[in-house]
Amino acid sequence: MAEQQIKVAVLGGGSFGTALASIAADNGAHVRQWMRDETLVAQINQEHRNGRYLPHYAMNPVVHASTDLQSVLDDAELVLIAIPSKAFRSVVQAAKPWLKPSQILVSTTKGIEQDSFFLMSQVLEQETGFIHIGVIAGPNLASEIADKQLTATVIASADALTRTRVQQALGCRYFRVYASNDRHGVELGGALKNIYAIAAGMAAALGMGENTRSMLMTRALAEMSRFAVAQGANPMTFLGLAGVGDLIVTCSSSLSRNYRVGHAMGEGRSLEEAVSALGQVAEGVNTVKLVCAKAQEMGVYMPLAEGLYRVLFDGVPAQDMARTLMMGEQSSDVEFILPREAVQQAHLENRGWHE
Ligand SMILES: NC(=O)C1=CN([C@@H]2O[C@H](COP(=O)(O)OP(=O)(O)OC[C@H]3O[C@@H](n4cnc5c(N)ncnc54)[C@H](O)[C@@H]3O)[C@@H](O)[C@H]2O)C=CC1
Ligand SMILES: O=C(CO)COP(=O)(O)O
Repeated sequence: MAEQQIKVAVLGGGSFGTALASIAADNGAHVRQWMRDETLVAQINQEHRNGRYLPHYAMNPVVHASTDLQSVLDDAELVLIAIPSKAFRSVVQAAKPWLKPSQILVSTTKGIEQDSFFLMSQVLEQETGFIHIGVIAGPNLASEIADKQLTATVIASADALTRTRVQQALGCRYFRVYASNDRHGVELGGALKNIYAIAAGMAAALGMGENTRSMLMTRALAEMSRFAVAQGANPMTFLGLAGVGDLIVTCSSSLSRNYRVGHAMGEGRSLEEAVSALGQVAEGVNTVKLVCAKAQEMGVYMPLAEGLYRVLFDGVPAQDMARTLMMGEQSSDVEFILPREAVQQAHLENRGWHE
């Protein structure tokens, strides 16, 4: 429980920002939530409900919504940023005049910036130069959090104050906050799993079974960790909530928007139709493009991501791609989920795995 009434600002009026604002308020914080839509602001302040993104859930009435960034940020100690990756930098730039080095800035966004390949915490670092920067990721379907289902997340930061303050502000009877100092790994886990959630939704719609989903998820974990380790992340992070945990939930639930995009395509819709029917962000569509290009550049083997890319953007039928992947050359090596050299190194060096 919060030791004192912490002042929390949430940037973003979507489902995750709304769920987090309510948790912080349930936990005793003073919460302001910024969004662009005046109608939604009025609805949240009068009816305590976000009718556009979480219509069936009551919000904590303490959450005060506003379209005025300055008033939301002015005295905030903790700023949670739940803005899709495409708009993240522009919102941070708009917020910059009212951000202070003493504030704790936390991204909750599971995506990658288009041109820079920056994760959102890197955007925060670049734009502000502050030190209290962190990310939240884990198996955190917004509507289940809004429903107060028992949930756990990870706050990742190299800065101990950031980890502690987020745990104090958000940790409560239905939301448990673990800590990690592998910010890059936790943030990559959140972004990468969206790719495989699209594939899992597609597989389900095509009538593929539980064996298939399990194979997909397990080999996805191998791919994700291979890529992340090549990027400097701790492989052990991928065995935690922000790795396999988030992969499980998004590859298994139709509450995941990425899963839903894949499912709609498996039912015969085009990518454009699937995305526009969703009306919310599905980060994986952009992430798969960026990750495939980066994997090629770095020489990282990612057959599932590349297969999904070809289905989404080159019009290869998903069934054909599944056949190609199944018939790929079989290695006689022992099956490894985490790159073995990285595991040995992590073990020897105990590279900061605190979850
Ligand atoms: N919804 C979920 O279950 C979870 C979402 N996330 C991540 O949180 C991030 C945000 O997701 P959601 O809240 O779910 O998205 P959403 O699609 O529900 O809402 C996005 C919000 O961002 C706003 N927005 C978009 N462009 C903007 C701009 N230029 N300026 C200001 N506001 C803008 C929209 O108006 C909307 O309020 C995503 O990266 C997602 O991966 C993470 C964990 C769980
Ligand atoms: O990240 C999420 C749950 O942890 C939400 O996933 P979607 O963005 O696919 O809905």
